[in-house]
Amino acid sequence: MDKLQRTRKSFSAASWSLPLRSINQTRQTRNFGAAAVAVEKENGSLDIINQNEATSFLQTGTRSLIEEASQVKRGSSTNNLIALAATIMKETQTLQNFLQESGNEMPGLDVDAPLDFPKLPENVKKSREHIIRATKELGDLIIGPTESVRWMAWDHNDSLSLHAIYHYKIAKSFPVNSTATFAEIAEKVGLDEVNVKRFLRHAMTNRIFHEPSPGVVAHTAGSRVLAENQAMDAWVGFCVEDIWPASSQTVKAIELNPSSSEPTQAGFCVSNDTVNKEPMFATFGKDHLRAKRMGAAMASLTGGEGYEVSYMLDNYNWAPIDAKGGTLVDIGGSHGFFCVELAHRYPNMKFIVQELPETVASAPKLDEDIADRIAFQAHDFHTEQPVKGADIYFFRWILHNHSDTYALNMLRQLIPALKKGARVVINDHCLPEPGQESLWDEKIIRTMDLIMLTLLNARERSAGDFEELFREADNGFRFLGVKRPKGCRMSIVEAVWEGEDFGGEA
Ligand SMILES: C[S@@+](CC[C@H](N)C(=O)[O-])C[C@H]1O[C@@H](n2cnc3c(N)ncnc32)[C@H](O)[C@@H]1O
Repeated sequence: MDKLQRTRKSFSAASWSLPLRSINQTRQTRNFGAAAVAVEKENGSLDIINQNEATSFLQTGTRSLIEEASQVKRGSSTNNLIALAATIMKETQTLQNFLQESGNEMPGLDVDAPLDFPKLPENVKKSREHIIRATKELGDLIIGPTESVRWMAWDHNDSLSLHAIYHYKIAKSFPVNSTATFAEIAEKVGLDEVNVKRFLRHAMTNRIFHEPSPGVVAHTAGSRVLAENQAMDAWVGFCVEDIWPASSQTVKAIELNPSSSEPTQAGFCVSNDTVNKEPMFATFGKDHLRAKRMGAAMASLTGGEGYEVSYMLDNYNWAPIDAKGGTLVDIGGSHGFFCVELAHRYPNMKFIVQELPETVASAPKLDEDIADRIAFQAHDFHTEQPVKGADIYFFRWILHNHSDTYALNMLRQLIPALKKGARVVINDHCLPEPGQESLWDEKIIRTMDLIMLTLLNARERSAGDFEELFREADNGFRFLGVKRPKGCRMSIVEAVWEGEDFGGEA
């Protein structure tokens, strides 16, 4: 029996054999380590007596068990409730110490609470991740598999109450620091009182609004986000009015056209009655408000922590390209914001931003000191690459919008322009191997993959998928691998062209 097993055995014995019924009794048993500080209350829940005792407990015999619990990333849980509770205690202490010492406000749910978590140093960030993982795992264990599945299948009702709040603009119907009755809200937003009450009382179970006295509604931090944050308002609107109906039709879309790689056959098309007629972008192109809302929603997502352009700028070796005055082609590069940043850092590099004609036409004027090194060019990335002999062909947030059929074509369309040694660099999500991330992080990226399926019949890809994509595109590509900068949600995927030298001058 190794040390960890021994620790676990004594820990378990102490935990389960003691009839812990009161704090006094528990205190008398403090030599038993974990059990001594874990109090089983009359209602059966477990609690920690106080922080001093907990701290001394944390400094004694069960450290290895706690450390093991901290390292558990996913379903292969310790199944040890006390170890999870101890992890939560230990990591929460670290987090709270940091918040206190750095003068940050404590997190809260009331209307005046901070709406975002402050930026954390790496070790405290880890503590926060452990708390998120351990509280979820402990909750899942306590609820149990059957009840977890039962209520998970009802999760779309969270979207329903959120949809009503979004649609009737309820969060904006009364000032954040005042209150309103259900009747007043009903009158203001034009929805009957019975429905206002049921939607809001459901949302309150998710801490969006609360009812300080019967019939009176007040804001919480959650409802304040909906009332004040325009970007989150757009995000919620896009999710509940565009994605949610499309998600509910995705299996139907697959039934209609199994294994389709066509963006005109996605769940979004079923929910918009556009199957085999047009892809999502064309539908949005006809509806300015929906297009604007999606743009704002995407900006709110990709403007968030872990998506900063600086990760790409800081984690690729641009210096050799700059040294020789090399050229980068930013394919689908929007208004060229990435090239602008790069141009400011590297004085010799040249850039061509390729985009749809309307995007090129609306590109903003560039600063004088970089303007002569950045050119815009109308080009459809589904057709042959016109810029020959560039050093880097760059795709940021492009390939994940396309199924393999279209992504393969986009890579092959580069070939007639490629010189030997040219690099193809992709900046996109990269699906991790199962279990390599916390469940929280893995869920976000796997959800993104489902969204790409739902909206466009497209996909996120793993490192293996990217490698396969290049191999299938042409054996002149040599896959160089995937790098994910620390703290970044996106990865840098790279291949080099070693086939025939087609490149002329860039
Ligand atoms: C998700 S955005 C990515 C923009 C930019 N690369 C970034 O990092 O934010 C996709 C871009 O591809 C452009 N686009 C869509 N279809 C295109 C096409 N067929 N050819 C060229 N660009 C296209 C869009 O206008 C849009 O700017």
